[in-house]
Amino acid sequence: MYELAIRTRFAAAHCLLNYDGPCAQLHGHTWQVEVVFKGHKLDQKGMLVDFKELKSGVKEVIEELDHQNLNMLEPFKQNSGNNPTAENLARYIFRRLKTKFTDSLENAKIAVVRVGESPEASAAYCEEED
Ligand SMILES: Nc1nc2c(c(=O)[nH]1)N=C([C@H](O)[C@H](O)COP(=O)(O)OP(=O)(O)OP(=O)(O)O)CN2
Ligand SMILES: [Zn+2]
Repeated sequence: MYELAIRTRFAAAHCLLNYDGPCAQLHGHTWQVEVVFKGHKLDQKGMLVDFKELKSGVKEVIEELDHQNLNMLEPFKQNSGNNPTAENLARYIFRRLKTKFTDSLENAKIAVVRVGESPEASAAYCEEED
């Protein structure tokens, strides 16, 4: 089994609803994102998938979050029931990327997305194997 990881970051503001503490106020993070892909079979170039292809797909999704107030975005609006926590962001990014890469990746699939608010605190999302 091979594993590839793409790491990136974005800047965005958020506040946590139903939260007792300073994070209930609007504040910002440089969110750190790691996307892990897994697969068994290398192509003729000796690659699972070209990093270039993975980076470009990840970039498209992350750009939509960059320099936004996450609470104003559809998936995290107040009536969505999804606070923009690291956990919910990890799940959102995972599902967007799973859809995006479904048809284009032959030998690999998305395995886990990890989102950190800082180097010390992060959350990861993955799904049961099919
Ligand atoms: N499980 C989670 N817990 C918390 C999340 C989260 O997404 N998932 N988010 C927050 C807040 O966003 C907050 O901004 C982060 O708080 P904290 O870890 O306390 O970070 P600080 O930099 O403010 O804290 P220090 O005390 O200086 O380390 C809270 N919890
Ligand atoms: Zn925060």
